[in-house]
Amino acid sequence: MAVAEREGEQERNSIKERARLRLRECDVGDKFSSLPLPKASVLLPLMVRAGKLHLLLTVRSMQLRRSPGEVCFPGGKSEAIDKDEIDTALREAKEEVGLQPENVEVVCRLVPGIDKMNHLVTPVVGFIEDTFQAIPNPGEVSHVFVVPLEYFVKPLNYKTLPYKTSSGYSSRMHCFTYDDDEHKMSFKIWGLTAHFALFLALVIFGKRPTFEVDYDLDNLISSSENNFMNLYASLYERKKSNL
Ligand SMILES: CCCCCCCCCCCCCC(=O)SCCNC(=O)CCNC(=O)[C@H](O)C(C)(C)COP(=O)(O)OP(=O)(O)OC[C@H]1O[C@@H](n2cnc3c(N)ncnc32)[C@H](O)[C@@H]1OP(=O)(O)O
Ligand SMILES: [Mg+2]
Repeated sequence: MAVAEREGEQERNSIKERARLRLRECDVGDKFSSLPLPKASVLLPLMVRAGKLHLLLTVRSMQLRRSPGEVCFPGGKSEAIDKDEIDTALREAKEEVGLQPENVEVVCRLVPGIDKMNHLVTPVVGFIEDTFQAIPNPGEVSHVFVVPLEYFVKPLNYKTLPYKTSSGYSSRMHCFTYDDDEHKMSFKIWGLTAHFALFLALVIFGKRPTFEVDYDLDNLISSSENNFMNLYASLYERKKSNL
């Protein structure tokens, strides 16, 4: 291996090692797995490119019934054959972008979210090779692109909107617009996908973003779990009030 190549490899490894340590502190394991909601998982695929962490995202096919054309992570609903949330994320990533499970180093599961259909959506974080060439399944995915993870704490084009779920939980909706030089395209990342990307960036960088967030940044883990539990509780408050 040439000297420059070896130095590049060492730099990549040290960036990954720092991120791994931070992520392991935030691993929720199976803490939320027994909640009685239908389940889905997404894979948050991290890679090191040009000395920086990047996140791989997809654009959903216009042919899909749900959320066509929206940016999301590879992922989908749990199936009976899946042993856990990690299995679901890896199976879906293989189906949607041709990522082989053996080429993913799974690091952790982060605090889940809840989507419009009241699925419990678990984000699974994993490292993939920077050389990965996605093979989008055209029925489900129209584009695959990567964004520097730092963009989610220091965006150039960002707005926030007040957001209230149908169960009455109030939060803010983050909307990032990313101009991708590689594809000469502009992508809008918002909603649940933006929520997960932002949380991942907060965990890994541990610094204050350039905009307001609904977390206590000095107690990131407990405040993210509290936010989730409040959202989850709102579903039941609503059920009770409908009785
Ligand atoms: C924690 C506290 C705060 C949290 C909230 C803060 C605010 C956040 C704001 C929250 C705002 C919330 C609102 C927003 O975020 S809206 C904002 C923007 N959108 C998003 O963020 C996307 C969020 N959604 C997702 O990530 C996914 O929908 C999830 C992961 C939830 C489900 O996964 P997914 O939907 O990907 O499921 P799937 O992959 O199993 O299946 C998809 C479909 O594909 C069909 N299919 C399968 N194979 C093929 C094939 N070969 N050829 C053709 N079709 C094929 C299959 O039958 C299925 O069809 P159907 O059954 O759907 O019709
Ligand atoms: Mg999917």
